Amino acid sequence: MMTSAKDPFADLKDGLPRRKPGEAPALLARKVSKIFGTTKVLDDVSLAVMPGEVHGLLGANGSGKSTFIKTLAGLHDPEPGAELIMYGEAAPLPMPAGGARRRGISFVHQNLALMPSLTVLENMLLNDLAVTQQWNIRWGKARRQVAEIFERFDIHIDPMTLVSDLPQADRALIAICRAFEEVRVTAGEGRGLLILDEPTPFLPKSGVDQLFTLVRAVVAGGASVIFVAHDIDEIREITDRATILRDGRLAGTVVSAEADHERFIELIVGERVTMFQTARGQAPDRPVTASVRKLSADVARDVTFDIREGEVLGLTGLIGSGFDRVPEAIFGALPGSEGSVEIGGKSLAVEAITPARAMAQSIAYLPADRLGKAGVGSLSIAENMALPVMGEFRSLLGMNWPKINAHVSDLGRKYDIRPNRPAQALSSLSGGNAQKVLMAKWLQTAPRLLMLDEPTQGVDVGARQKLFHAIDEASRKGTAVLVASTDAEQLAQICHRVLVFSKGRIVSELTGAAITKDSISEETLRAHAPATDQTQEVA
Ligand SMILES: Nc1ncnc2c1ncn2[C@@H]1O[C@H](COP(=O)(O)OP(=O)(O)OP(=O)(O)O)[C@@H](O)[C@H]1O
Repeated sequence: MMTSAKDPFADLKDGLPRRKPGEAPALLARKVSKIFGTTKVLDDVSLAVMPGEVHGLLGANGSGKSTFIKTLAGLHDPEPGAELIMYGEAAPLPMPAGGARRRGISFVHQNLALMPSLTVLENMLLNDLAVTQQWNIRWGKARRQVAEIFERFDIHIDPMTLVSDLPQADRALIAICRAFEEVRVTAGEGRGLLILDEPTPFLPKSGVDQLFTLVRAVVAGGASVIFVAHDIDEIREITDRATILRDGRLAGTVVSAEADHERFIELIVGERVTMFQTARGQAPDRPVTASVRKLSADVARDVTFDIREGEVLGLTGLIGSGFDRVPEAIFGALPGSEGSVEIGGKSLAVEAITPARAMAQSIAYLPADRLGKAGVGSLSIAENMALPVMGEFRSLLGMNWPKINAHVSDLGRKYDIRPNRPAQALSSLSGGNAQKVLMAKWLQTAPRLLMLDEPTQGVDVGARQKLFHAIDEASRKGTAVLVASTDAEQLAQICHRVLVFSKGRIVSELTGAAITKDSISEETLRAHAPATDQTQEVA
């Protein structure tokens, strides 16, 4: 292993940190490269995080953020020549199993790794429970300790609550508190590094604010945070500096307060991006595509609405308010659902709909859980993408794979899928690129009703605009598009109409110019306030 360089910032040309004389970075990674097969996905990446700093990590889909973080976690071995130095002392690379934890690096991934069926207290002790017998844990003492931690960070959650009873924002706070406690115990007071990997996409604005307050409290004590996100506004708000990767290389490091939104986009994309902008107005006055009547599914209750040809209709609310259950039920993917859907001149009882029947009516559905429900990770991009149109490529001689690959490659270019290699397994794509594959898979079928659950979650700023254009193109050709999402900005950009859900029911409707990011957030929160209990049907 190489020893630490004389100047720890030698590789950083710009965005140098403000530092006290002689202060060493909490983490200095130098010349980190990674090759998968013949592709170099990380190329000499260097990054320094100072004590008490929140450091953003951004980049387009597939730019190498996860690979970099997984290298720090010890899940990937970097190419020889990489160096890791923490607080001026060389740390091992490749990182041995458990090494990151021992050195005070802790990770919070998007899924938060909480057990919903356990209490907050049990979740906070999850690591201890894995190595200690239940009866060896002093529960009274542990409960007091957890209460103290929450008090220190001004978090008002009862440690005895079941995690399944908590909103998403509280769950994120618990996951961060747990990771921070781990860092504090292993690295010591005022040291250590917390890596937050896209913790905010499903949170309402108030939840993001709470999370940022916690992050600020963590770094005020001296520990450091790496914050991975696609949302430039959030990065500018919470980080001191940010490092941007492009195609596996360091595109630049900036002092966040000194870089405007356009500068970030330029560094992420490397070129100008045409932002999708359309004066949405009212939906075109075209025939109704689908009439949903008194649909009840899981927590969703008595949901009634129409969607017209060419209309982009948003469904939103807080996580757990039931809006995302609606497309799932219409597709017949949620057992125990009731109500009816009239489409293509047929009235279908929701309980009798199966995905096959839905597809026969030209209904397409892209769930949010992309590798779980939406795609098959072990199959190739071509197999995943061509599935709904296989019939067009079948002849007496069997499947025409060269033709399928050419078709898939065209779609790959259109939707900017990187790498655009049809034979590559879907699971080897970055999260955002996998999403592009699955969007392309359904958009090519030009369905009568296209239902998308969180369609651009984890998709970078450039690709997001391309997907918005694709949704717009589909709607202009007459497809009715139903978008279930908590992303108010996205809904404001693409929808003609938005229905806001609370406690399973539609409680308000926004149309045309009244749809803005702020109005959606306000309606969502107002709907959630205890005083609001009136429901309305929208047809
Ligand atoms: N196990 C693997 N085998 C082959 N290629 C891989 C593997 N893991 C990642 N890659 C490739 O490495 C590149 C970087 O992927 P990575 O997941 O690090 O990107 P990312 O910046 O985190 O993207 P996203 O924002 O979409 O999550 C991608 O081209 C991806 O296809």
